[in-house]
Amino acid sequence: MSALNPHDPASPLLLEVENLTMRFGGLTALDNLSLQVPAGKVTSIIGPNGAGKTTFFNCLTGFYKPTEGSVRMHHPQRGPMLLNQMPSYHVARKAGVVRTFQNIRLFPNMTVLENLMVAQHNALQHASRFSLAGLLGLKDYRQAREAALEKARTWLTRLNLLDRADTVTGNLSYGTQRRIEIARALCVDPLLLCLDEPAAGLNPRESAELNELLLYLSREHGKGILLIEHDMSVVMRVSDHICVLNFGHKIAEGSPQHIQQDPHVIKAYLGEEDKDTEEAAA
Ligand SMILES: Nc1ncnc2c1ncn2[C@@H]1O[C@H](COP(=O)(O)OP(=O)(O)OP(=O)(O)O)[C@@H](O)[C@H]1O
Repeated sequence: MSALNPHDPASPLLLEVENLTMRFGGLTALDNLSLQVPAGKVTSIIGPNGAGKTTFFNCLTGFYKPTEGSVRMHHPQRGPMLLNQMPSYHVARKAGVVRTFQNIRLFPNMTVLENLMVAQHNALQHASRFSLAGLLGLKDYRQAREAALEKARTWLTRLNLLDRADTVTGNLSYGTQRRIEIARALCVDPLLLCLDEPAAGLNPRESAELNELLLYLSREHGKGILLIEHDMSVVMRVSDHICVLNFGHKIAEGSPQHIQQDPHVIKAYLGEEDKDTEEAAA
């Protein structure tokens, strides 16, 4: 039931955004945005501060109800789903769209493994049938808990974090906590992973590790990745496709090579040369 991706038939279309608009009173934070996001690729959203990037994530993950337009997830098994009509917990659980935030939102006093188990709380609650099955140690619940632990350990291993499983999260470096956030999101089995500035505060070595991780998740696990990022070394290294926003408008989209040379993008980032200043300098 995969949707066809007109740009690349080999990677099915996951997300289709059509004419998405978000207004806050008189301010139009997102203006008529249309975008397609495929599986197995990294699609980056870039733009100066206040361009509407986080607003876009908030609209597609159910935190904001868009003023106009639609966000359609093409779930390979469940078919098309309109995310803009779903509550945020269904966006994650049913549609498989999971996000991380600009600021780290882990439980700092819990261990790394505990943080990953909390992410799977819903699955465990279902296994307990919302009863005391957990306390009573019933078989279904025990099996679900084993499966949740196994999943957490698997992602910790793949992200080179297994040796930190029992460490209190707040004691770990910023870069490691960023990776734990991604591991936690992966425990929810996302089809589409939305990462809001995952490279913020990372040192060059950690940024390079993040690049490899994003490429690994998209190439080896077929995850669709939507990335908001200001660090251009990350964006240019990992993106298959880049969408540039400025004051809520899409001003350009295309490959990293195309975007780097686009005059609208250069103008949005660097500003326009003041002709008078140029003439005075001549
Ligand atoms: N809940 C809100 N109420 C009113 N205005 C908002 C709200 N959320 C965002 N905005 C405004 O919408 C515009 C876009 O903000 P947004 O946070 O999406 O930008 P951004 O591209 O993510 O910026 P940054 O790179 O600084 O994180 C800004 O002018 C912001 O002040």
